Amino acid sequence: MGRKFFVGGNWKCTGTSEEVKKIVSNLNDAQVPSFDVVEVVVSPPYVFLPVVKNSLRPDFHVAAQNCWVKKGGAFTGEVSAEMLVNVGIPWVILGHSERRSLLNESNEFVGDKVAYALSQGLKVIACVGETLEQREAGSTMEVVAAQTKAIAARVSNWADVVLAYEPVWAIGTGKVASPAQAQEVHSELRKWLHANTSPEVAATTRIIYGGSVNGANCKELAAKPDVDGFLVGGASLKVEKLPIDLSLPVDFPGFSLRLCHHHQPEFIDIIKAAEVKKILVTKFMVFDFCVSMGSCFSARIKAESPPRNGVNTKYAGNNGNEKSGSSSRVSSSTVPSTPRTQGEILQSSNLKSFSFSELKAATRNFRPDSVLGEGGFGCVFKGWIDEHSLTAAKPGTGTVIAVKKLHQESSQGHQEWLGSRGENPQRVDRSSSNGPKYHRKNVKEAPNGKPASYAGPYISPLRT
Ligand SMILES: O=C[C@H](O)COP(=O)(O)O
Repeated sequence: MGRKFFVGGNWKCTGTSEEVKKIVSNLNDAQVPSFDVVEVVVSPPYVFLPVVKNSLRPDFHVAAQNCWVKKGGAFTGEVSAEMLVNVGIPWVILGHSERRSLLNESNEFVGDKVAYALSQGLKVIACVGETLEQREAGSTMEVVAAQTKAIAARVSNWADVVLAYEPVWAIGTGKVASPAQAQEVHSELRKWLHANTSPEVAATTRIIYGGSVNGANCKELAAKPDVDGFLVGGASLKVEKLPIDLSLPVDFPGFSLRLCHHHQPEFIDIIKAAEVKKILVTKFMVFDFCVSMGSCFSARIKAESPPRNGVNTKYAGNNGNEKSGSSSRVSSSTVPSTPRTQGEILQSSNLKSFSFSELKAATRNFRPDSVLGEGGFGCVFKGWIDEHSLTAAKPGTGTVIAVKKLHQESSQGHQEWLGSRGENPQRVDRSSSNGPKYHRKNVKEAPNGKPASYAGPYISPLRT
């Protein structure tokens, strides 16, 4: 099953009951993607938890911002996991950097808390992240791996854990991590989970990003394959965006028309960033079909190789050993990314398989008048699919797609096609006894050579 997008709103230590009421009312009124597309959890301060829980729409849930490390008792000022469960709070945020730094919570203490909260039936948003000094020293992965290791050492079932990568330097500063920076750490964290927990945990655990996320930067971040959502601070508290003043320039005598268009709060835009993943459904696809004329086509997907800028991949494994890797900043030439197996991708991403007949329907039987362009490899046809059902749609409706159809006889064109995308020939699987199989990410966000006017996903059946 794919990873459902997750958006958390951490209200931290702010708010009055009036403000809380207003935020809840906005959330209740908002039109957002359904629960099967995005999971929304807001985290008010303790005192507001019951009121928010009881007044919030049922498809959104609440989280506490902390809980005690063990069973309740004589621990003045603390709130236990049992108490949260008792009053019906399903989630808790643990290990936030503000608690790590201001209250000296160690990795081990956070790990103990996560384990205890899970044992009591809470779901946990577990935060990890490096300081600016640590990033600049090149130890980002070492830091977040050690934090994650302290959790992994105490937790075997990750089903109720969401890992939140929150670089400390990005929290509340307006200095959001670039999408590439976020993707890089998320991808490395996933690899760490793969090596130190299990492939299944790595494929299914949601890794969300936090730190200066707002309505303007959320979509680009959400488009990264290993960014499964957000933990939002400041922007989750904004009640509404400033209205755009659309005052008409002309005032009629005695009558002034003034139109104000109120936008919904930024947090709603961030929740809606989940839609980006739905678009990616059409961008990352698996093909496995044959063309009736006898030419066999098959193509598969390989994981995106993110740029590596600043993450040191030498870090602690769960077995206590250092993982091998460069101690200096790494480049893609020194540490190749690990391609995911098709099975992992199928589990971890939003994927949709298209049959040849579906593509035929979407392009109206590869109609000659829908040709967008032609190269050595063959023609690119324009088509339409419904953005929700992903089935063929009426021309001019839904999402525009481009389907590249390889000429049967065009082996030269096929090589050109590979070359134009800078595909690494090393990644070609030549194990097939019938000749090479090309495993390719066959849907491109911005493929070279695509028609300039075309802005949709790119679909491209390849030949074995
Ligand atoms: O838990 C949320 C994070 O600390 C992010 O806060 P921020 O969105 O205000 O930067």
